[in-house]
Amino acid sequence: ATEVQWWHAMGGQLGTILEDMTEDFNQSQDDYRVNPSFRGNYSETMTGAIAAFRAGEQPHILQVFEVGTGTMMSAEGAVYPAYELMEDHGQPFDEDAFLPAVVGYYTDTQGNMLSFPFNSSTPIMYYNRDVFKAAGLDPDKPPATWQALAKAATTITNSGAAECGFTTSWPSWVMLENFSAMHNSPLGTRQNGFGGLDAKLTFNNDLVARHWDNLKTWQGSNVFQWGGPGDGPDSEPMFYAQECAMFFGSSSSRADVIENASFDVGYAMQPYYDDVEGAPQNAIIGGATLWALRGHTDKEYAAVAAFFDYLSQPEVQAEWHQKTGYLPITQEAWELSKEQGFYEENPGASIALEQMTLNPPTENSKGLRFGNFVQIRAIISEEMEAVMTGEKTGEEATDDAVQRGNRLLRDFEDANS
Ligand SMILES: O=P(O)(O)OC[C@H](O)CO
Repeated sequence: ATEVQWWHAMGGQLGTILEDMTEDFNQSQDDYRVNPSFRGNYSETMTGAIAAFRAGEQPHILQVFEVGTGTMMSAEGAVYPAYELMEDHGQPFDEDAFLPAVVGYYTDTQGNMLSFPFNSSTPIMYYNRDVFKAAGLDPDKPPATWQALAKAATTITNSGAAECGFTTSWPSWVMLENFSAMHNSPLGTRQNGFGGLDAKLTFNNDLVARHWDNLKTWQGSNVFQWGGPGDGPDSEPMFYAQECAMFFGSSSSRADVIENASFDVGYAMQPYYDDVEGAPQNAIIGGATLWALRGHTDKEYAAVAAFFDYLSQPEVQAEWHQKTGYLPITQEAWELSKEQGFYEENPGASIALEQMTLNPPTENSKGLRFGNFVQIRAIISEEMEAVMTGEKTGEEATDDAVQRGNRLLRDFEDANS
């Protein structure tokens, strides 16, 4: 059989599910074999692939997180566009088969999809229903606004039901990128970067500064606990250990949460400030897509195309969605999950979808497309951390993040125009 390599970033339960799914493909036919290889977190996997490309040792398939999209789209010589790959190898690839939020995020200015959608997520709120009960709160009524959340968290810490109210993974993704979309507030000009490489970051506004200042104040009274920069590595463990009653994480944390939580878990949407007009708008996606990399044989690309087609089959995609908490990225996988009674049997499993489809997306809530955003996101979480340590105010940190980020955007624009 023709063998191809797939570098991915799925650890823990997600990694096991991914490997099982790949093995199912390998067993389903005799012509091709896909070898998945875990390469660390999303940033590590991407950095490793860039180094491998330079050495001529790149894999056939690379999983890249959503914030790497702008960078990958500009790496023209390195990428075999997904729509071309599928067409060249006689595999169907109908963009309309995918959810509009996914298509909108990943198409280029000509409306073509350069990578293959696979695992799209959105951040949701996980909460400990047992702790809510112990604190005298109604576990069926999770807080919907930031004001109500701070109040509930205070009730929880005052009652001693838990030491901390809430924590977050991916601070930039949750407390800036999705936060802004939910409030219909821009991250930058040119439709958050979708309109061109000359976009500028503009998220240093009162709303974001106020929220970061609030996080700092809440941290002072244990309503909030900083879970670390980047992907917020300390947050999920604090939730499992029942230190923090609420946790903001990817919908795809569901697999690990179900595996690790020894308490009754509740699921809710991201909160919003109810004095902001237009909120709640809608959430934006995260997760990753699959990129075919150049430098391999036609026979091997036929294997990649066949595998991509397999991954988007309704049964395969529905199973991936149901087991992991990633969104069902095709309309058919969503329909099938409904028919199978999945949402009725698993309360909370539809929260991510409801949040994505709350309202038709605006220019501010379609997503983001900035070059160098992997590095910019690191700067954002560093600046947010400076608020948490008391080094900077929300206003100073957002100003600095925008200024430093814009420098990287200009570097990217210069290198790619
Ligand atoms: O953990 P994931 O795969 O849902 O991804 C979360 C973020 O979107 C990564 O950028």
